[in-house]
Amino acid sequence: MQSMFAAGLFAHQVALVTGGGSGIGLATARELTALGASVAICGRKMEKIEAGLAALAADGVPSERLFGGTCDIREPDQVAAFVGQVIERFGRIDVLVNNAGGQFPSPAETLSPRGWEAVIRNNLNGTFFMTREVATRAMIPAKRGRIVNVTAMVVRGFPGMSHTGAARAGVENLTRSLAIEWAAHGIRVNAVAPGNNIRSSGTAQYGEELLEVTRKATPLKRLGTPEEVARVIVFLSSTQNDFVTGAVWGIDGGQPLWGELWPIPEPEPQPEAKG
Ligand SMILES: CCCCCCC/C=C/C(=O)SCCNC(=O)CCNC(=O)[C@H](O)C(C)(C)COP(=O)(O)OP(=O)(O)OC[C@H]1O[C@@H](n2cnc3c(N)ncnc32)[C@H](O)[C@@H]1OP(=O)(O)O
Ligand SMILES: NC(=O)C1=CN([C@@H]2O[C@H](COP(=O)(O)OP(=O)(O)OC[C@H]3O[C@@H](n4cnc5c(N)ncnc54)[C@H](OP(=O)(O)O)[C@@H]3O)[C@@H](O)[C@H]2O)C=CC1
Repeated sequence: MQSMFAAGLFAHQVALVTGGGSGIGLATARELTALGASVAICGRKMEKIEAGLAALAADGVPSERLFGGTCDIREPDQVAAFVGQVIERFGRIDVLVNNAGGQFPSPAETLSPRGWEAVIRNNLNGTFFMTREVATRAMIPAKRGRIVNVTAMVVRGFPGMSHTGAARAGVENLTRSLAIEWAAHGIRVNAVAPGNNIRSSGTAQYGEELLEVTRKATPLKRLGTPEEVARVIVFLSSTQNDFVTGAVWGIDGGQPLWGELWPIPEPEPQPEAKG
C-alpha cells in the first residue's frame, strides 16, 4: 500500500498501540512500522497479539522493531509491567495510541452495576492508567511525546450504549485536560472519534444488518475502513502537526450531522407539562 506520509517519518521512534492485534489498532501499527517506527502492541488475548505480530512480520517489518504481549489496560499492575517491558526493549516511547476498548449494547434501564463498571473501566479507566504510566515513565522525562486516544462518535450521545458514550466523553475531556497539563512537557494529546460506521473486526460482531443501517445513515453512503482511521491517527502521532493538541478529530463520513445512529425505538410524543 502506498503511504501518504514521507518515507522514514517515524524512523528511530517507538510507538505503543493498545489493542494493536486487530482492526484499527493493527492498521495503525502497520502504517507506523511502514514509516520506520518500532512498535509495541498489547491486548488481553495472546492469540490476537501473535496474529498482529505475524501480519507485521509478513509486511517485512524486522523482528527487532516489533514487540507484543498481553496486558489488560484495566489492571494498573499489568499496565505498569507492560510499559516497563516496552521501555526495557526499546529504551523510549514517543507515541502512545490508546486504541483498546469496546462495549456491548444495552438499554440503560437494564444495565447492571457490573456491566456499567466493566465498560467504564475498559474505556475510561484503562485509557487513563496507560496514559499516565507512559507519560510519567517515558514522555515527561524525555520532554516529548504524542498521545492519540481512540474514542467514538458521541457528540449526539450514545443511546443504546450509554455506558460507552459516558466513558468516551470522559476520554475526550481527559484529552483536553492533559493537552493543557502536559503542554509544558512537550507532550501533545489528541483524540480521534470513529463513527459507528467503520467496517472492522470490532463491528463484525454487530452483523451485516446493523452495518447496513449505519451505512444508510452516513451521508457519504459507505462504511469507513480501519486504514482511513489509522491515517488520521498516524498524522496526529507525527511531528508534522506540532501545533495541534487537545483536538478531537471525527472520521465518520458526516454521520454526526444526519441520520439514525443506532436503531432504538423512536421516542413517543410527550404531553406538555400542565400548570
Ligand atoms: C453496525 C453497528 C455499529 C455499532 C458500532 C458501535 C461503535 C463501536 C464499535 C466498537 O467499539 S468496535 C470494538 C468492538 N469490540 C467490543 O466491543 C468487544 C468489547 N467487549 C469486551 O471487551 C467485554 O465484553 C467487556 C465490555 C470489556 C466486558 O468484559 P468483562 O470480562 O469485564 O465482563 P464480564 O466479567 O463478563 O461481565 C461484567 C458485567 O458486564 C455484563 N456484560 C458483559 N457483556 C455483556 C453483554 N454482551 N450484554 C449484557 N451485559 C454484558 C455482565 O453481565 C456482567 O454483569 P453482571 O451480569 O455480573 O451483572
Ligand atoms: N469500528 C468502529 O466502527 C468503531 C470503533 N471504535 C473503537 O475503536 C477501537 C478499535 O476498535 P476496532 O478495531 O473496530 O475493534 P477490535 O475489537 O478489533 O479492537 C479492539 C482491540 O482492543 C483490545 N482490547 C479490548 N479491551 C482491552 C483491554 N481491556 N485491554 C487490552 N486490550 C483490549 C482487543 O483485543 P483483546 O480482545 O485481545 O483484548 C482488540 O484488539 C476500540 O476502542 C473501539 O471501541 C469506536 C467507534 C467505532
